[in-house]
Amino acid sequence: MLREQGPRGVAATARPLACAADYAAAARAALPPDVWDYVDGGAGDELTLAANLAAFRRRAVRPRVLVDVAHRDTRTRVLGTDLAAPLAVAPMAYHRLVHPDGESGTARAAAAEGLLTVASTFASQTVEEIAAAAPGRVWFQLYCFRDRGLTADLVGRAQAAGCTALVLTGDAPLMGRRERDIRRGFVLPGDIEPANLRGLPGSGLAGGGLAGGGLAAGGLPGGRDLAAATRELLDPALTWDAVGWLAESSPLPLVIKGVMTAEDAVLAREAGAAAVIVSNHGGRQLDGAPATLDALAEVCDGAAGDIEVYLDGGVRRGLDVLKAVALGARLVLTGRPVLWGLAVAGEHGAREVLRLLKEELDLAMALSGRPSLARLGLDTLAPAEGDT
Ligand SMILES: Cc1cc2nc3c(=O)[nH]c(=O)nc-3n(C[C@H](O)[C@H](O)[C@H](O)COP(=O)(O)O)c2cc1C
Ligand SMILES: CC(C)CC(=O)C(=O)O
Repeated sequence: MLREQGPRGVAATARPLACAADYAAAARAALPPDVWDYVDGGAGDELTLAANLAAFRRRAVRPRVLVDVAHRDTRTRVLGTDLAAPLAVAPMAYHRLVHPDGESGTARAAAAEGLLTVASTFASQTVEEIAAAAPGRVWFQLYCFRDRGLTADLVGRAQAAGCTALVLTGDAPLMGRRERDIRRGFVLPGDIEPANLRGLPGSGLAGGGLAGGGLAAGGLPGGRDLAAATRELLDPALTWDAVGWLAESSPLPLVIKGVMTAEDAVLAREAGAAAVIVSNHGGRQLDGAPATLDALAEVCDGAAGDIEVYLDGGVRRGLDVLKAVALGARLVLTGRPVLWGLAVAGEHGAREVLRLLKEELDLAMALSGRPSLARLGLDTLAPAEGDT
């Protein structure tokens, strides 16, 4: 069990860290304020960020009693990967911003808990390094670049490295307006770089690229904000055609991240996706998008049982995982809590956070009288306020 640390690892109190929120407090104390705000913040008024959390709190569980819960089974299988629980690490850029263990540490932590990690295109370590840290337990998140050659190259690298699925992010044609980052003047520190793009020709980064100095020069010496760099790289004209192109050009199962409506779930099905992630990017893109838990039912309708439906956004407790599974999610991803754990104690901290979430899920299944995932269904939850 980890204990709360003060800044720079000096023990401030001997308080054990009991839940993800405790890790958030400890991470906040340990991280530079601009890095904390980059991780913690959302777009605009942060309405969607708050909505994600509120939606989980609003839903109550209908407990069944006198059920034999002596044995609980949280195991599942998702796109060919056996998981100890229906839980994974959402793709997040630049883990080394919070700890030198970086994405490899996160991937090892998830694998040690029998889970999987989605590695970001904008990881601070290469997809090869991350996949090697957790063989068979890494998926690759793809941002589609204006340069399709570069995009295809990344897809080929992810596959060769052993990633077992591709996750195409669809909700970021431009980067959301993150006002905390604007106020702080947040730029990447010089020693953190998008390692997958290092030295790549055709990336549009050479000579005054992502942060003004080019990548081959060894990192990103600051000076350009992420939104400007993202605008240069990512293709805002991306359409469902690209999904068809990817589905045809790679044998890996394709997951579309950022699907929030039944209409788009239908299009994902038609384009050949294996699954969709109900996601609003943790409230970092369209402020005003609904909470993911509230969008889950309509996306499940659109998926019509033909493709799998996953969810991320606001998952802070094992109980949240239970609620999302009850409403139809086959896999639930968590983002910020893993970075909190990583910030507090590197790989070990990330593992502790994931272990806590799994333990909480197991306990919630026992106390709600639903010892298997198959028993989690619509009858598990009381109607949300406002439902008829
Ligand atoms: C610091 C940070 C970086 C992120 N980077 C990416 C990314 O590179 N690609 C992506 O598809 N989503 C990215 N996301 C969004 C997450 O994948 C996920 O949708 C979101 O964090 C889930 O919400 P949660 O943090 O409340 O669990 C990022 C989120 C955070 C907090
Ligand atoms: C570099 C960014 C595009 C990564 C991201 O998706 C995010 O910060 O939410």
